[in-house]
Amino acid sequence: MTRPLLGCIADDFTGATDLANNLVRAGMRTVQTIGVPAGPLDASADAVVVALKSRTVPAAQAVAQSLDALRWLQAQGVQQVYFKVCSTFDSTPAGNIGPVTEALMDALDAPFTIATPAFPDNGRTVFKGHLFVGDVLLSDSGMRHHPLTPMTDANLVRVMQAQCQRRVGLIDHRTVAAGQAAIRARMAALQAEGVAIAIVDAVSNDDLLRLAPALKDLPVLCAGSGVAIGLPGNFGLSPSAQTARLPAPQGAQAIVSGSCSVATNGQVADFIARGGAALAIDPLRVAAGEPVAEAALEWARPRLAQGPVLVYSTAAPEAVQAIQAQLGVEAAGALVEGCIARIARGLVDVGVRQLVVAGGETSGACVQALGITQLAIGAQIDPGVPWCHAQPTCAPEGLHLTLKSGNFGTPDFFTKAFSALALAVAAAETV
Ligand SMILES: Nc1ncnc2c1ncn2[C@@H]1O[C@H](COP(=O)(O)OP(=O)(O)O)[C@@H](O)[C@H]1O
Ligand SMILES: O=C(O)[C@@H](O)C(=O)COP(=O)(O)O
Repeated sequence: MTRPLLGCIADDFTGATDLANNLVRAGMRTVQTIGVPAGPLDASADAVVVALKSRTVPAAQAVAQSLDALRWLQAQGVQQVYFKVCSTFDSTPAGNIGPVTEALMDALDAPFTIATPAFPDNGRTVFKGHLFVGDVLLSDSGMRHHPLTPMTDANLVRVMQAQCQRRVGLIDHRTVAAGQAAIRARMAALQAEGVAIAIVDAVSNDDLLRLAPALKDLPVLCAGSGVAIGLPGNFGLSPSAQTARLPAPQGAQAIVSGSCSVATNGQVADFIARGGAALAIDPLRVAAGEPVAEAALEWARPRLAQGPVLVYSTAAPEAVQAIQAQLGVEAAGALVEGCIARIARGLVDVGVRQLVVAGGETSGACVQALGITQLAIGAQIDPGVPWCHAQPTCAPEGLHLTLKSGNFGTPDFFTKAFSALALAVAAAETV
């Protein structure tokens, strides 16, 4: 059994599969665990990603969960730790990116680290410390309306500093463009000035590939999934077609969506416009104690033979705000997550074996309701979104699952995901 070289802690479940996907594509055999496993890793892997649901819990809980994950990763013998955060830096002034990063630095005795959410393949670029989402600043993007972590400041040095005790600085694009030696020199200079955490500019994959070798000796990194594209090389690994093989798909197809992002709203509209079978769930009826999940399952069951069904709470910002005003932000989130998770479980119980889940928090709730403990990572559908495979007790013969980050995927994602799975598995069989 190969021991993992890179140990990753992801603050949500979609983020974990996003990171695992980039590691696999860059050549690392990667296993994703749901939460911290009770025993040692029972698979050979170059990297292991521990998926937590810690992005929006109170900071002290996020720190405790992350340190628990760290202890388990250390017991597996990992050489470097990667704290995976969102490419839109989802957090609040209370955390959790800063507190968790600093707790990991303390635990690993790390005097210095970097933090960068850059993921150019998905339009996340960092320039002069400012995060862009596509062509606009983070603060002008749909993230300003996020139900749980509205992002209203694009200056990441300022955002990170507000969450940290240590001083935060910047490694800017000129330094990154100058390559490994310049980046290492800048890291040393920042440290000499008393800076312990540096936001790093990156506007292209070339920037990330130049950055990676300079990170080789850091005990812990804080990043979106983009930084992962250059890390396998630090361990002498390179891409291989064998790292992303999954079993052939079977069973019925379904999508559940609790993401309210601009991208997901577009994907729901596209699926409906193509004539897909779709059912909206009303959070107020959930709050009133009506049997919303049971009704959704009754609606879905006879339709599953005809093609994928979609059950969604996805709504536009004004509708989400109206629900939150009545129920409270956290209560609304938890109620809707719980309802969608029951629906996901019910769908699998009646034969769904290819399941798309949209939304990070939503994915966390669904994966927990399905009793999934470990995921194998397969081919990418869109940047940051791979198909995965699990064998939970409720589907012992296997379940294909994709956890779509709210912000990721093309408008036709809910349709093309299923054809992409069939194609990827067929292509892998011919390799
Ligand atoms: N119609 C709605 N009204 C209020 N909250 C909602 C609604 N639909 C979903 N939510 C909540 O919004 C949050 C969306 O977060 P998440 O699932 O992480 O999506 P994303 O990946 O887009 O961030 C969840 O807590 C979910 O339960
Ligand atoms: O880095 C990213 O953007 C994603 O991997 C991610 O973390 C997804 O989070 P959600 O948008 O909450 O799904």
